[in-house]
Amino acid sequence: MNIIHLKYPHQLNQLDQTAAYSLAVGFFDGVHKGHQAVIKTAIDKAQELKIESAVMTFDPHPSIVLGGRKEKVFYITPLQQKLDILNDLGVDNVFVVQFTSDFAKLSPEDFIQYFIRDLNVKHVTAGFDFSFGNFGKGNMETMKELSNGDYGVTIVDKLSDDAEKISSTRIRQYLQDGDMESAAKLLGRAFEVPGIVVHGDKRGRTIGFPTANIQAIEGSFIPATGVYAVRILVQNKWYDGVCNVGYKPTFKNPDDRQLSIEVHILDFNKNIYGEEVQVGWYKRLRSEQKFDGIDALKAQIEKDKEEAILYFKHLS
Ligand SMILES: Cc1cc2nc3c(=O)[nH]c(=O)nc-3n(C[C@H](O)[C@H](O)[C@H](O)COP(=O)(O)O)c2cc1C
Ligand SMILES: Nc1ncnc2c1ncn2[C@@H]1O[C@H](COP(=O)(O)OP(=O)(O)O)[C@@H](O)[C@H]1O
Repeated sequence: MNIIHLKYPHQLNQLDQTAAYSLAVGFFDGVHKGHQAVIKTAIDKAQELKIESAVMTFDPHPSIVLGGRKEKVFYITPLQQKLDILNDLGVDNVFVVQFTSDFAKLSPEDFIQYFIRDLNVKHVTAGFDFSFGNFGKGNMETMKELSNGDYGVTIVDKLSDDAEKISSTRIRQYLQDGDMESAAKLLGRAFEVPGIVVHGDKRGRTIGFPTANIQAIEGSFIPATGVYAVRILVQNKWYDGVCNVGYKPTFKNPDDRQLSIEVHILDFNKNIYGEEVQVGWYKRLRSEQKFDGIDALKAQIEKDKEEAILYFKHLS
């Protein structure tokens, strides 16, 4: 998969000017089932037209530039993870457009000129609610009206489950509530957080439950605090585990607001400090608690472990 970074005003000499594209466009945070339907449509169209498939996405999130947000934005899929998922979906090219205030000010006509026509896009696919150009004035009807027959347009209708529209907002809410099973239904896969294994307080091994402390990559959305059944990808292999997300109130004073993510990996005994891992979240088992002593905590972690083993046994 080719990754092409564009910043307006761009020079297109980095592009293969002979290629034509069937493009899916959107922010696609989460690359959930609704997004996958849009991307799949663009890939099918590319095959039909015998041209290359492409996805156009934006970085950072438009709300940072448009809303002047000071607080951080947390992504369901930070950019690198989004690119990995797009690669797995079989996309040929990704245009990552830097979302700047100059870019945001482009009129719908100019957006189409510089980001559709100049790129030799022959077909545009997006969801029914995609908007573009200054103040989001352009929508998919505008996209059609301004085409002059130079490119085709497919609008993908909203994808719903029994409840309502599949959306990134709903997924964020589920993650905030620790409802990983509902999040996974909308994502079409378990929610995953990439990170690296860092040093902790070295207490885990002394209580019989070593835990890999995970530093999540910058900007990742972290689910509600609590204890979870998880899977962890270490050196290309998935292991089952139990994870605590929280502040370890049994040991730390409540003012220490350093959130930790720690995974005790089942049937595992290796030093993995510094490894890049992925944590896949399956089920929230309970809330984090303050225990009276180490023995009570150990007994509870043993129960958590049994519960996770049972959960994964019934999953596969
Ligand atoms: C499955 C699991 C559940 C845990 N639950 C709690 C909890 O409810 N309360 C708490 O204070 N710490 C909890 N912990 C965190 C332990 O206190 C922590 O793993 C231990 O202090 C080791 O920390 P270290 O890796 O920094 O050495 C849990 C850890 C695991 C693996
Ligand atoms: N089953 C296991 N689960 C998690 N980490 C393990 C396991 N076995 C060995 N380890 C190693 O031990 C480390 C965790 O030990 P721990 O005493 O909790 O130290 P720390 O506080 O630095 O995380 C992990 O980072 C990993 O390198």
